[in-house]
Amino acid sequence: MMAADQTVAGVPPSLSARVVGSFAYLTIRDRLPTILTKVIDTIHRNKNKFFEEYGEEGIQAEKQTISLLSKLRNELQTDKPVLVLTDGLPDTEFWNQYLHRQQRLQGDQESVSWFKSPWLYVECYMYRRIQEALLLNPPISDFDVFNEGKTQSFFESQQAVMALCTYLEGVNKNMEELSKNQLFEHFSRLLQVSLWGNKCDLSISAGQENSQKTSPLDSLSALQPFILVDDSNVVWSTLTAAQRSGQPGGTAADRVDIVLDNAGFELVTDLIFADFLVSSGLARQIHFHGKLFPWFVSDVTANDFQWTIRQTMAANHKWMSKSGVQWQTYVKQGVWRYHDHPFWTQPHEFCDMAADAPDLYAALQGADLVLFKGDLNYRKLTGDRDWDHTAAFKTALRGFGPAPLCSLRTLKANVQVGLQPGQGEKLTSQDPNWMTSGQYAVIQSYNPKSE
Ligand SMILES: O=P(O)(O)OC[C@H]1O[C@](O)(CO)[C@@H](O)[C@@H]1O
Ligand SMILES: [Mn+2]
Repeated sequence: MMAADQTVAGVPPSLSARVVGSFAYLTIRDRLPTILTKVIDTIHRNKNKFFEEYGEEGIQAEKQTISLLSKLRNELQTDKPVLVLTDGLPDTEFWNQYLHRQQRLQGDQESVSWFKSPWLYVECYMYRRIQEALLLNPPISDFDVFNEGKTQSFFESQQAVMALCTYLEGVNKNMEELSKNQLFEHFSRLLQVSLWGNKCDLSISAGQENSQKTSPLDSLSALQPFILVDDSNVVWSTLTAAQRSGQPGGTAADRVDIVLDNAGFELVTDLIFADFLVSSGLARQIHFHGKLFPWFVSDVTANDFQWTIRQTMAANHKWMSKSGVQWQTYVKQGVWRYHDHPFWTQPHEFCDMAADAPDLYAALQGADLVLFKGDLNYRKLTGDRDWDHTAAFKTALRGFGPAPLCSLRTLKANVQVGLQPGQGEKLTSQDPNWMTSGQYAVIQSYNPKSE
């Protein structure tokens, strides 16, 4: 038997650790316990800080949190049933209902558990349980267990960030003189920089340092053959069509939404691309979507977003600090807006968004283009299912399409759709790990308006 929820008619099963030896199986067996061990270690290393801030209460909270997380690791490693949440947050009830939903899909024969249920669900649940362990221990509830890795990734990629900001300055300075073709060239380069920025997440490496040391602009042409689907032209047409319809003196929003993935270097590449979109007039407003709490090791929270802009402003490099000041101005003027919504830290496939988070779906409908960064967003777009590689992206989206959208993703999980016949087989024969190594990428779009 392949997966837990074979009852969903007409769609392939969810990826699951039930398939021994699969990437999902190896992630749950090896990577997630390693991440939990690092989280425990981080909390322990901060014991003195907790004592200084909260006295004896801080020490107790540290002990309690570690004990809850050790219990969680044990539940995972021994494939225990998934438990209900008890922290009484606004989303607690939702998570508990989702557990019942999984149980219904799986049938009454066996419990929803780490190795038997959909990988996407249990992996998201682990991060929510880490959050619960902290929330049940109030003095340290706000402690971001992944903060160190995220700030380290930012500092270690300083050279690359400086090179990108210098490039951006050059583009912005000459913006008026650029021909349409030249503008497209810069657009395409910065889109690819943001794409490859997704290589630098800390979840795939179980928290191991994974930053960008050299200028990514120098590597773009060498990386081009690794982009398996490249819809850059479609994205460009979507933007320029939206721009045309908004002129002259038009009222169209020309809004691009970016569903962010990782902090550190990747976030900077997203901010640079967003800066270019605004300064070139391709977009008038950018809405960023981040996470409500620390998620999948390196994902952006509101705090990471603000911190990154402040650090960029404070850099001892002319063009980098100029970029930071510009970004702060965009935020102050409302040209850039940061949003978080509980849906992004829930385990849904995005095809459920319209029903389960209608307010968010409606908000995304206001965008001319929605960019989804990273691997986890791709898994959620496609439902993290065992699709045939030649299945159309539209089919895998299963009705999700609030606005024209594009996934910018380096491949780190074994789901990939929209390939040419034979392309997947050829890749497998060349490199059996092509779907999980982060070496390959897609710029894959879907436009519900052109249906
Ligand atoms: O930051 P990203 O690109 O969403 O990647 C998150 C990673 O976490 C995983 O879910 C594995 O833990 C992979 O699918 C993916 O590599
Ligand atoms: Mn991530």
